[in-house]
Amino acid sequence: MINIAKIYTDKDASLDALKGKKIAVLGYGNQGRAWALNLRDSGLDVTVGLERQGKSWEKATKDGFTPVKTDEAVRNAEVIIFLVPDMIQRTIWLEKVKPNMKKGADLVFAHGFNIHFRMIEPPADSDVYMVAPKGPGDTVRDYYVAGGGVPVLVAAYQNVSGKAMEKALAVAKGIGATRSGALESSFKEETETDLVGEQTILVGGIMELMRASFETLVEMGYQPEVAYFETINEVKMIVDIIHSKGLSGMLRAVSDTAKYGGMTVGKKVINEDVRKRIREAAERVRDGQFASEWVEEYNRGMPTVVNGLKEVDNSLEQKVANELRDLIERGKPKK
Ligand SMILES: NC(=O)C1=CN([C@@H]2O[C@H](COP(=O)(O)OP(=O)(O)OC[C@H]3O[C@@H](n4cnc5c(N)ncnc54)[C@H](O)[C@@H]3O)[C@@H](O)[C@H]2O)C=CC1
Ligand SMILES: CC(=O)[C@](C)(O)C(=O)O
Ligand SMILES: [Mg+2]
Ligand SMILES: [Mg+2]
Repeated sequence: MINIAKIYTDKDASLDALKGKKIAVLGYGNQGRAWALNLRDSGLDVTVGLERQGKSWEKATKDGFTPVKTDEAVRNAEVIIFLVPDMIQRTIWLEKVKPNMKKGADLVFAHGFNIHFRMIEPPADSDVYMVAPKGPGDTVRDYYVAGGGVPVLVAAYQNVSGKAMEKALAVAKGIGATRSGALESSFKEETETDLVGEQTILVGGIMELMRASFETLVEMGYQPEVAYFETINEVKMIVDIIHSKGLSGMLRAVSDTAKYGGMTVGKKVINEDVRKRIREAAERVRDGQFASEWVEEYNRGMPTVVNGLKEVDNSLEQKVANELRDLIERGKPKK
């Protein structure tokens, strides 16, 4: 056993810290929808706050909420949960939340970006805590409905009441996370590791490694569908085994040929140079360079994100994904 992180489960958490309190969930997107539904199903009093009528408003209404404007949602709330995009949070905080919130209401985050990089300066009399899911919003909802939960990191940044961690654990329980585990962390550790993770592996690394392998096979004249099954579709199956049994379990589930090839060639592809660049990316996150760059990109209308999405939408790998979707869905286990 390593036993470094403090891990809380259902028996360590109680919903009592939040029972009867008015909770405003700001945003109804990836995480917002999942949290609002899970917290409501856990018996808590949730109001969805949104900036305007639109897609999120419709979705929330369809799910049985009566959304209200952000300023109205925070006016009565004792707990305010920020689930709008990170780059919007500062403006919403300054224009809608700060001027209208109850004195001393809790400020809750699913990611530490705005607090850690000082884009939001919380009032001194509020508890400020975080419950950061280590998984996508849809998974947070799906696991909860199926009786499980996605693990989270919990942290307190300001603990005026002395009960910030108790309340963070109540939120974690309410979204189902303590059925799995809530790991105690800090805003700094969560923010930095989350950014490094999504850049180097979860989003950037996995996508570029898939594309590099796929495109190489296609360039060499192999059929795109065959390349897709091998370099993109099968990743889920391998990752599922890693997910339940770790890397050792995965190695034992593949052939000796794959073990040998994987162990020798893997280290040549992901070599010291790649590790050096992962380290560089992590240093840029830690010293705030990435955050400044992202704020600037956002303020220019996110041209890199907009164009990048278009490029992927039109890529051969996405066209093959669209072509094979029915086949892939047909083959999935039926419950
Ligand atoms: N996407 C995910 O699965 C994860 C997200 N987080 C964190 O959760 C928080 C929310 O992220 P997501 O759920 O991805 O957000 P999202 O992008 O899905 O949020 C969309 C919601 O924000 C509202 N919104 C979008 N633009 C707006 C604007 N200009 N003004 C007002 N409202 C606007 C939309 O109407 C919608 O309700 C962030 O702090 C993020 O880092 C944490 C873990 C995983
Ligand atoms: C899904 C998640 O946890 C990410 C990748 O960190 C995010 O969406 O920001
Ligand atoms: Mg994350
Ligand atoms: Mg993230």
